[in-house]
Amino acid sequence: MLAVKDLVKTFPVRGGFALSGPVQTVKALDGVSFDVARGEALGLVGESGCGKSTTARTILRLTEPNGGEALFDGADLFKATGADLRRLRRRLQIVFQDPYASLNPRRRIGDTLAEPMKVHGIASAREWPDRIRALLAEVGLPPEAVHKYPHEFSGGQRQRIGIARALTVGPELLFLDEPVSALDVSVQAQVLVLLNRLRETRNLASVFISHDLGVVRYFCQRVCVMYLGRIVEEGPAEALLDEPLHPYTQALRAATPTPDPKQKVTMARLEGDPASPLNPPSGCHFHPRCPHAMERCKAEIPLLKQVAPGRKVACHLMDQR
Ligand SMILES: Nc1ncnc2c1ncn2[C@@H]1O[C@H](COP(=O)(O)OP(=O)(O)OP(=O)(O)O)[C@@H](O)[C@H]1O
Repeated sequence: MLAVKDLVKTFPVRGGFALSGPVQTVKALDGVSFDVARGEALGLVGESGCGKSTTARTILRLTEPNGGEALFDGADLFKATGADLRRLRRRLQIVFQDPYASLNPRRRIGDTLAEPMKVHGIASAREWPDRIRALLAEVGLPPEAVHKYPHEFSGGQRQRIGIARALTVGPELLFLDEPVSALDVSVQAQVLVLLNRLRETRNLASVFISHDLGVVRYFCQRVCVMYLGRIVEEGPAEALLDEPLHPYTQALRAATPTPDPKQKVTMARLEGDPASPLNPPSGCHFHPRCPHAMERCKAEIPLLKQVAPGRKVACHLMDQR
């Protein structure tokens, strides 16, 4: 349903004292490619700053790409303009990590949920109250919620409102940008159960951005691992997280204290910080931190290649297997 190819996004940044230095370029995305099937949940993982949010924001055209292609059901998201773009935007929505920051504190929930329907011309104003009540029920909130303001809800309830808002326009794919990271563990589980149910009942596809590998393993069928703007490994969630092939994925996974799947699996603290995206290492970006780095890794960018059915890895070590 979504086919992303060679996505490139750069940001001009000004450095130095009082930001008066020369303008440099951050290559936030450096040739990112992946597909998402209808109803599928694809996990996007990697350390802070590797480009996960920028991937979502660029595909949604919240920020303009510098190169690449994103086809949604065959329609080119990057070439669409005007009414075509508006129609496509209805089909892809985003849920943010912090619903409090993305909900207008001075607006009642009913108005917040009516707004997207107004913008996209969905149904008539007379039908909105019924639709809103149905949406609230679908995400597990009482009908009285329409009269309340965001501060009157708990974090988990606010995230349910964020999800309901994304659903108002009947999307087919959701970008879930760390949707449960700000919530307590017990609340996280409830929101994940809700998201899973929506995936089944609405056949909703999603791109699930997360730091928590345990949550990704629970929610996603497939996973892409990103490092400094590139995808370094892709595969079925369980296989990739149980038997990671890329040294970077292995390092992320190394934090797993026991093989118990109920254990919370977070990312290992890797040796050193990721290199600056302003001045990324040559060849394989990961080579300065990689325990297996060879001369070739400094010079040659490894391509993301299929190494087993459904599994792709961008690592020169794969050629030696
Ligand atoms: N508006 C911007 N201007 C300049 N640089 C930006 C901008 N947005 C993102 N970047 C840079 O692009 C890179 C990728 O950032 P992005 O937020 O996509 O990473 P991320 O993997 O989502 O990180 P996190 O997990 O912390 O949200 C980072 O180096 C970031 O500093």
